[in-house]
Amino acid sequence: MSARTVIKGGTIVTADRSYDADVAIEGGKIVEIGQNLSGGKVLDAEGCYVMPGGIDPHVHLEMPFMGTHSADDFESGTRAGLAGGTTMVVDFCLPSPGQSMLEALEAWHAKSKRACADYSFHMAVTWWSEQIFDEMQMVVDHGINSFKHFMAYKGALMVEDDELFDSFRRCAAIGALPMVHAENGDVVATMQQKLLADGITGPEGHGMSRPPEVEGEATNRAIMIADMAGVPLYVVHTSCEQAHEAIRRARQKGMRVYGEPLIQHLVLDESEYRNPSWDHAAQRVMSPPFRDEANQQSLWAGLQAGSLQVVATDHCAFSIEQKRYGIEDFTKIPNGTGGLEDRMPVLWTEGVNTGRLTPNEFVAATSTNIAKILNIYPQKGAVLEGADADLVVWDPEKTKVISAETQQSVVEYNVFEGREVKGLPRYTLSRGEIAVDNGTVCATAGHGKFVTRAPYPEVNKALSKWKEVTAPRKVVRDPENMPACV
Ligand SMILES: NC(=O)NCCC(=O)O
Ligand SMILES: [Zn+2]
Ligand SMILES: [Zn+2]
Repeated sequence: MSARTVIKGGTIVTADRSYDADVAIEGGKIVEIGQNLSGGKVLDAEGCYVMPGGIDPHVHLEMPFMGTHSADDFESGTRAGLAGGTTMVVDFCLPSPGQSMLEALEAWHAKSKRACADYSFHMAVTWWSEQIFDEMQMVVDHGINSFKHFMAYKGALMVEDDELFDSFRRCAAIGALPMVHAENGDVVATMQQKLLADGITGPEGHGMSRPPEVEGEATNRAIMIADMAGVPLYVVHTSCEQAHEAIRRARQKGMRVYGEPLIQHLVLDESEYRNPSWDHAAQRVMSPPFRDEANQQSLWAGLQAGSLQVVATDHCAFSIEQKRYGIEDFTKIPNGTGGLEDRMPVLWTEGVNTGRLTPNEFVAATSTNIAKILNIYPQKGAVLEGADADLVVWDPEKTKVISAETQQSVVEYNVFEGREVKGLPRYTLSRGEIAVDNGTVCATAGHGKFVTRAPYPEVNKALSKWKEVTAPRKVVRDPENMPACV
């Protein structure tokens, strides 16, 4: 029989409510929630909140991209996540053009073997053919129920509208969730060339080439295409009011659209690209770029109002040397920033400690909503008997100053460098195993397991039913009411 652990004296905080109770864990699962539980190893949660571990639905570990690979692998990436209270990540499996999805999936399984925390994959649709159409069902049979589409990165990962529509309809048929990176890749490519021709070669050109309009337009287009395909839609890294407005409007009309702001876009702004240091600015190059304060306010309001549902990182870290590939041309700076270790502490500090979010809303945005959308609730994202014991014992009084010197990520800098956070894990548990103990990371490489995700979440079922009920139907007329044929 596996060892028992009891988390004692804390306040359980879920997406629904907060209450005082102990939590007992056996065999990696929560087995009991109640008062005065005893037996086994005791973890003191006095003064702490006991919450579902964070789920980051958007990371790129060892991602092949822009002529290199993102620097954090599944071991350092998941270790970083655990240090900040995140107990599960979802990475993107990216077939190269012409490559089979199943072959790419094998490669992703091979490189995720040393993960310290549980993980899953979204599959990317990077090219289109009958083979991909057929393989999508097989991918679902392998436990992946979401398919990502890049509307940007022209000439590399980008797919065209007809491919988007075909793929979205396929998602509808197989009970899967399409996701989009929504930026108009054609417009971005043209703007990049114009800026370079005008002599703007530094990282400031990155933001200028991807204004909110390119994101708003693509978000709106993807939403309309998804509606025509009769499928829900998940919009990754929603960074601006234009995109948020499209999501908000669609939801108000009853469409099933989800929006995912990143912690970076919530707290960092476009002034970073005007920093006199080329390295500083280049290290913050990601797509979409950081925006202005009005756009940040829109994202916070979306989380408060429920028009945006989850907070992710898009963790895709590159070393200083890798960022310098673009020293003469901003379009060659590898796009991406880190954030896995910082998402929960920064969101707590800037969200809960400022009164923008309640602790329960924090749990919803960092864990429970994600688990529900990805169809893994209540195995993940819950403090309930029978759920996986992916838990964080959160000390709201614990502080630190974020620094690259002490982080788990392998890169030499941190976009949140120098920021003081208040609210950190006292313990992080991954299926019952203590991965963080009073600030010390003691996670085990290889402990993480692949989490399968079944198709046909309730939202897909409801949408298919509605499409069926409202499908165009022939009017059957009595021949007596028909004029004679001429
Ligand atoms: N976001 C970013 O700049 N890099 C990672 C790839 C992507 O998500 O677009
Ligand atoms: Zn993206
Ligand atoms: Zn991404």
